[in-house]
Amino acid sequence: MLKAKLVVLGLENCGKTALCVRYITKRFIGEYEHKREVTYRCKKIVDKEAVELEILDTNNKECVGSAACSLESSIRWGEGFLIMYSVTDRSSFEAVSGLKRLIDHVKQTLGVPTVIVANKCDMENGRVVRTEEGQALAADLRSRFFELSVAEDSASVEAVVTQLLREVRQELQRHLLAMDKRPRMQQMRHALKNKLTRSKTMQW
Ligand SMILES: Nc1nc2c(ncn2[C@@H]2O[C@H](COP(=O)(O)OP(=O)(O)OP(=O)(O)O)[C@@H](O)[C@H]2O)c(=O)[nH]1
Repeated sequence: MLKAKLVVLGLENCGKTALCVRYITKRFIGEYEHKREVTYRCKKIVDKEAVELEILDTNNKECVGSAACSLESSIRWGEGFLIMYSVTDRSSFEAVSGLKRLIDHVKQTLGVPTVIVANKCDMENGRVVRTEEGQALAADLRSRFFELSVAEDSASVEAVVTQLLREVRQELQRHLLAMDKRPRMQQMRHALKNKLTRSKTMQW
C-alpha cells in the first residue's frame, strides 16, 4: 500500500482547511476553528490502488521568523505539496513563489511533487488574480496549475489531490529505481577499479 504525506501550504484564509475537509468528507463547511497545524489521516483508492494518506494542514500567518521554522519542519516531513492561494487575495498569490522556493531549499532537489491551486473562483466579483497569471506562475515554477472552488466543486478537489498523489508515486518509483541501480553501479565501479589496478601492475 502506498503511504503518502501531503502538505497544504498558503497564506491564511485561502481555503486550506476547507480543501482538506472537502477532500476527506466531500463536504464544505463554511467556517473552521483553525488555530494550529492539523494532520488528517485517511485511506483512499487512487488509480485502483489503496493509499494511506496523511495531510498536514499548515497554519502560518506570515511565513517569516519562527513561523518559517515550523514551516521548514513541515516541509521536511512532507513528500507532496499543495500550494494554495485565493483569487480574491493578491497577497496570497504573491506568497506562492516564496513557498515554492522554501520547498526547493528545504528538499535540496528539483522536481519535488508540487501543485498550485487557485481557490475561490466562485467569487468572480471579488477576483483580483486572473487565471492567466496563475497559469504563468505555475509554468515558471514548473508545477501543475488548478483553478477551482472548494465551496462548489468537490470533483476538482479530488482531481487535484489525485494528481499530486500520482506525482508522489512517480517520484517514489524513481527513487526506488535509483536505489536498485546503486549496487550495480558500485559493482561496476569496483570491477573497473580492479581492472585499472591490474593493468597498472602489469605495466610495472
Ligand atoms: N466563496 C468561497 N469561500 C471559500 C472557499 N474556500 C474556502 N472559503 C472560505 O474562506 C474562509 C477561509 O477558509 P479556511 O479553509 O479556513 O482557510 P485557511 O487557509 O485554512 O485559513 P487559516 O486557517 O487562517 O490558515 C472560510 O470562511 C471558508 O468558508 C471557496 O472556494 N469559495
